[in-house]
Amino acid sequence: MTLDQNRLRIALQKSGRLSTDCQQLLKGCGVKLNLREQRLIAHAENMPIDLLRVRDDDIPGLVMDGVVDLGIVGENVLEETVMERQATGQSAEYSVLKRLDFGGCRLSLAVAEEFDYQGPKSLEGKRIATSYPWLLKRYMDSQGVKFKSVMLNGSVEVAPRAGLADAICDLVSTGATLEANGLVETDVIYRSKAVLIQSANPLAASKQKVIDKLLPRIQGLQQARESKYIMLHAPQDKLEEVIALMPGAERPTIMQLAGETKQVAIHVVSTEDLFWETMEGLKALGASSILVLPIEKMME
Ligand SMILES: Nc1ncnc2c1ncn2[C@@H]1O[C@H](COP(=O)(O)OP(=O)(O)OP(=O)(O)O)[C@@H](O)[C@H]1O
Ligand SMILES: O=P(O)(O)OC[C@H]1O[C@H](OP(=O)(O)OP(=O)(O)O)[C@H](O)[C@@H]1O
Ligand SMILES: [Mg+2]
Repeated sequence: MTLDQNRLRIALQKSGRLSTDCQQLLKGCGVKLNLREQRLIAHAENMPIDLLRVRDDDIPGLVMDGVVDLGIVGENVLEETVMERQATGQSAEYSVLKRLDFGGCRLSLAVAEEFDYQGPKSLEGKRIATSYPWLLKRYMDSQGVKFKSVMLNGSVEVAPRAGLADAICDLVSTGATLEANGLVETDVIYRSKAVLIQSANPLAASKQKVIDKLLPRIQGLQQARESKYIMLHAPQDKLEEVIALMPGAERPTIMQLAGETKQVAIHVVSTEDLFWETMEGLKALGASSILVLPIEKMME
């Protein structure tokens, strides 16, 4: 199976932290995929889209070299690639189409629990293990600290205990991996999310049409994930107080309840979640039958 030049080509991580979210995103956009484990190129069944399933490290380069039209990758990998390519005289052009709401993590320095850390200066002349030598160098340069970079492509957290390095610079999300390896996070040097990027090459009108369909759908999915549909019954004479308690809500719909004059039904789309505390507050005002529902898709 080869890549068809007339179809929009998108590079995604084959397997790893971003792959499930990427597949869910495309599915949510109505792209029908037939992904078999071993297939590295997949054709969408109902839209002119081809997917290239690769290592995440290769995605920025594939976009910048124009091999694919779009790619989804972590900003950490993107920024690292830009710095590396600029330093080695390769083109590093692309545009960000959309910052996505998954793949959130930070690139941090960490040292062993017993290390007497007094700020970045404590790392002067020390060995730091990382998969992100350019991002690390930029930070250490900004701090005026010289260090030795030890390149590791994975399992970076093992380096201090293995005697390979004095500190590490790696991705952190919950911090569980650091804790499990007796490490303490000291400096956050970069915050990242997944982004949808586009090649700087001119795009055929037919491919642009597909992008123009996908972008509002992605926006609609993200907005829906951040929103809730709230329904409740409330006393007619406490309406304004009840409405004031609801978070980030538009003006609600008020409906009559059959055979009931003192209570009304309120329906509202809220741009935030409704926390237990707020629900308790609503209940204290006399509200009942409070339902909070997820929203699948939205279009304004
Ligand atoms: N713990 C985490 N929580 C959330 N997002 C993360 C986490 N770790 C990494 N990421 C994001 O997901 C991206 C991919 O992470 P992953 O660990 O799957 O990469 P990898 O092991 O380099 O995969 P590959 O085999 O594709 O090279 C990272 O570059 C980062 O943007
Ligand atoms: O702070 P935490 O929630 O523990 O997450 C951080 C870990 O997640 C990533 O690795 P991943 O588990 O994706 O494995 P990898 O080393 O194979 O990429 C990252 O490289 C850290 O090791
Ligand atoms: Mg990788």
